[in-house]
Amino acid sequence: VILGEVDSLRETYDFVIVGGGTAGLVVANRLTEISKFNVLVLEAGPTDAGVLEIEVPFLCTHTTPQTPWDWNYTTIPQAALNGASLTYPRGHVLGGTSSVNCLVYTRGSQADFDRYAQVTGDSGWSWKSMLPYFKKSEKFTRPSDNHNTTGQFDPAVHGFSGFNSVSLPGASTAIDNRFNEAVGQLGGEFFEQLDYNSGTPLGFGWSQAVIDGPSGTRSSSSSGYLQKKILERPNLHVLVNAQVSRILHNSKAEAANPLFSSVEYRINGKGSLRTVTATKEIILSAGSINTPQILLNSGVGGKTALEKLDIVSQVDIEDVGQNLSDHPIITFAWLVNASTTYDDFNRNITLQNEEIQIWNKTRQGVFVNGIAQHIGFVRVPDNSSIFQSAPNPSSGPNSPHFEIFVSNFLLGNTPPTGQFLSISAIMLTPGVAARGSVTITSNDPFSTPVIDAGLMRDNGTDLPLMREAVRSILRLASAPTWANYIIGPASSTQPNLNSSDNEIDAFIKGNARSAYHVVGTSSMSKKGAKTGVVDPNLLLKHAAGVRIVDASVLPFVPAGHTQASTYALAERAADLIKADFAMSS
Ligand SMILES: Cc1cc2nc3c(=O)[nH]c(=O)nc-3n(C[C@H](O)[C@H](O)[C@H](O)COP(=O)(O)OP(=O)(O)OC[C@H]3O[C@@H](n4cnc5c(N)ncnc54)[C@H](O)[C@@H]3O)c2cc1C
Repeated sequence: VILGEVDSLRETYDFVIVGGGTAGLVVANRLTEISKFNVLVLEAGPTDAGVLEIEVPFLCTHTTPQTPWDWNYTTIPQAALNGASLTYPRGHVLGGTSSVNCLVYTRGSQADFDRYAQVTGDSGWSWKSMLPYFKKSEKFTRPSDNHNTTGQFDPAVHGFSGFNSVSLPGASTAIDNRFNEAVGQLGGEFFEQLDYNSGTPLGFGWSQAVIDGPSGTRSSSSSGYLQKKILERPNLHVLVNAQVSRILHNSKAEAANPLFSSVEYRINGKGSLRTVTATKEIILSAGSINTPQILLNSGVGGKTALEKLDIVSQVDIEDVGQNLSDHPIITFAWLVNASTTYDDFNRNITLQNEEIQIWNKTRQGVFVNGIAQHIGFVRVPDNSSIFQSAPNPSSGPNSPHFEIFVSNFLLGNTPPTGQFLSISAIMLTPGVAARGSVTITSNDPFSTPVIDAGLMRDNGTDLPLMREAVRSILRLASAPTWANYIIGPASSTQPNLNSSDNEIDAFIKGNARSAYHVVGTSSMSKKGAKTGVVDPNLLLKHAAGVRIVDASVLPFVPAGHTQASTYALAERAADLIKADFAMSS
């Protein structure tokens, strides 16, 4: 193992993995189970070791934006959101975005995966085939406060011996009982769901998060898949602060399927370019923004656009960097009549430090919790007028259109005073036209990519579905149980249940942002299909020696946050790679 040293690197490895993020470290771990494979991981960011903001679950909102652990991207103006340019964080640290994300663990629905199977013509991507990989990656742990979890999740759909820890909230809050009462009082779309990670997520239940309960810490791909005993494997080298610029091939320029076998990179953001050779395969796991960027830098992408930048076209694939799909999110907040919210921990540094001491000593208390105590999934009825003029973007009849989650504080910028309740909605089913892109504007491989998030771009269903989500939030907040708790809206512009469609739409356009669930920029498609970037085995089309293993291969964003799917797809990818090189796991 090497962290930050170059001298002991070999010139060739069996596998070179580009990006030590969520998916990359899963593959690194699984391939080095085979002692005769040697693997190098090149990670652009620093190590995550000892970074408190990364380790402490409650501090997850402090890991981005504008930190050393973030690529600090910004999107181009988003026309459907009043032209706003959005901050667009991505993990730039060992563990990648799993080291900086908000910890929520949701898998999406059965139909999401069955749709992946259908569009790739490969039943290996179906829910039935992927559930074992969700379980393989997961280590469901007891919550930090050791409370009795009977009836709060379904053990039958979870794994207990994987590398990615998951748990239920580890500290109770004053809103827990009220939330459960609200669901009971309201009916309609509000009903109890034992476990939304079962494949049929509709309903409301306890939040599951990638938190290791006993130690009260974030579980990232680094803390899990790269834990000490794995890092000690002699066949695994990990180089941090190593930014990859391009993949290179040695075939003749006119070769039909060029064989890529080396990776070009630089250390510490400066100095000369170095190369390292992969004798078996290069695995691109640089995430939905940087994987397409590296491909485009390397001449893999739409030929005409690349030639305009004086980049020699190596493989002409129009879809590289296209079809970006992401989830919009909106947050509503209310001033509440309570002293028990978490707002003070976000704004009072003394209190924060005290709580860190408690966390350090006991691995319990407020700081073992993430951003959500409860999560629910809602489907708009099939006979809704929304679907009379535009196709229903849902993947199937048991899939949700939106998610709602509840936070015991103001999710966003904390005002200097006041105690708050937040309810957020994520619109999970962007319409067909809501697609963005990652492009490059220079042949300097280290220049910043141009990101269009494509948020809310579909004129048919995006706004009406988001409006439904807003009305659901407002219905939830109107339950009788909140009557003596909620004082009033945190902002005077926040719509209420009497607001018109136009008023709600204006609020959405002014306030919806990205949930950062970016996929699709290296989509998988059927073998031989003209569209798409990789085949169902995740091999780069019209080339040899390159596989893509990260969230960018998902052709549609699942109806859930994206890390669970990324872990599961990387687990399956590792098995595909082992099988291709005639090894069983
Ligand atoms: C702020 C935020 C909050 C989120 N919250 C949640 C959540 O609560 N729940 C959830 O499920 N999902 C969440 N997500 C999304 C989820 O974390 C990601 O979809 C998932 O982690 C992506 O995994 P990946 O392997 O595709 O990429 P990443 O984990 O981003 O890995 C890519 C890695 O490659 C490295 N890299 C990139 N370019 C280069 C290069 N040129 N050379 C070398 N290395 C390179 C990066 O530094 C990074 O380590 C969130 C995302 C963000 C940004």
